[in-house]
Amino acid sequence: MKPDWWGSFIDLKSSQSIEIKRQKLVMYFSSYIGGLILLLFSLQHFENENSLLFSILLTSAAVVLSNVVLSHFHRYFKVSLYITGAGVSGLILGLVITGGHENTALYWLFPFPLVYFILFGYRQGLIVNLALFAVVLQLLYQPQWLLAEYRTDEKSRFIASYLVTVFLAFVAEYFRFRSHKELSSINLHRQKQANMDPLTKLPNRRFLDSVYFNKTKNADSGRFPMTVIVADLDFFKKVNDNYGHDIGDKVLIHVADLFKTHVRELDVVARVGGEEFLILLPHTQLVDALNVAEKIRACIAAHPYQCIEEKECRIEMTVSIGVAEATTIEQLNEAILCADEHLYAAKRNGRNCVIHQTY
Ligand SMILES: Nc1nc2c(ncn2[C@@H]2O[C@H](COP(=O)(O)OP(=O)(O)OP(=O)(O)O)[C@@H](O)[C@H]2O)c(=O)[nH]1
Repeated sequence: MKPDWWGSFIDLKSSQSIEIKRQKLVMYFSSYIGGLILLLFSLQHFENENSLLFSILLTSAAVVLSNVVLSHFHRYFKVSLYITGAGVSGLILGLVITGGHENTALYWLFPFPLVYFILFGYRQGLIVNLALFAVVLQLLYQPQWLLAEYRTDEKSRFIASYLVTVFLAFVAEYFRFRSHKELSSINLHRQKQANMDPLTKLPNRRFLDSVYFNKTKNADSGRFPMTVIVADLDFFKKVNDNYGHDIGDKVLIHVADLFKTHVRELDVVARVGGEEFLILLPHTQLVDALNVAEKIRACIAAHPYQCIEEKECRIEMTVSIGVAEATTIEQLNEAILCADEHLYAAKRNGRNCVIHQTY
């Protein structure tokens, strides 16, 4: 099982969706409120007959507002995010060029570094902020491109304080991101502990009930036909009685490792009882699963546990196996019960065998 196997099941979706929710809320808030403010300002400049500032403000308001409204109707949230970013950048450049209302443009730019960091994260946010800052800097020192006039001391104060704002916003976003990541990994670790058998490191019954079956229910029918293999070690009590509980534990770990060697990445091997294991094989018909089950049975019989604690200790183990197929999610519980019955039939049948139907 690869380290990210757990992540794909006990997903970090909740933490990722919190992050996306946060980005969405910022986008909605800044777009609806910011768009309306822009619209009001544009109307004000329409009355003042400042047609250039009027068109810049009105275009930005139209881009930002139509983009946020449309974002409710499609699934490409990232696209909306980039359009918002582009709208905000256009507004910033427009303000710097025209000077805004009574040449106060530079004062209105300070909230934007933070908005970029929240929209795009600390890495992309830093790139966008610095790129935009470089363009603004160019504009400020190329008076032929400007319609407004800025005093030298005004420009230098703006540059210094804007850089401080970018830096502080970056630091805040970076540490927020780091702590979010740490909390997510603590969360994954805790969830893993709750869903994992501490001895064999296999998923436990809780994982099946509260994670895997729910996921299977919510997924499309793509995982079916799914075959269930229930395997139980034979006469395991004797191992404990003859060699002690600690060696018994090692035998369980050894057997769990053997199970794992016969399954694919998409299969699940879970420890569901003391010496009982449940293997789920998605996209697998009964006939193929019987092959797997037979290989597992033969492999366990052929690979005794070799004690390293005591010389000459070879613990031979066998396993009884029941197999059943589910073609739909509705049949999955029934298939598990059925495989369980077949397992007990295998025990009655003399053990060390695979049974897939009740006689
Ligand atoms: N070492 C160890 N033993 C365990 C663990 N969990 C359950 N067991 C033991 O597993 C044994 C299961 O015994 P039984 O249910 O009688 O089954 P069995 O001896 O394998 O016999 P059959 O299943 O009928 O073949 C008991 O002795 C339990 O104490 C564990 O985590 N570690």
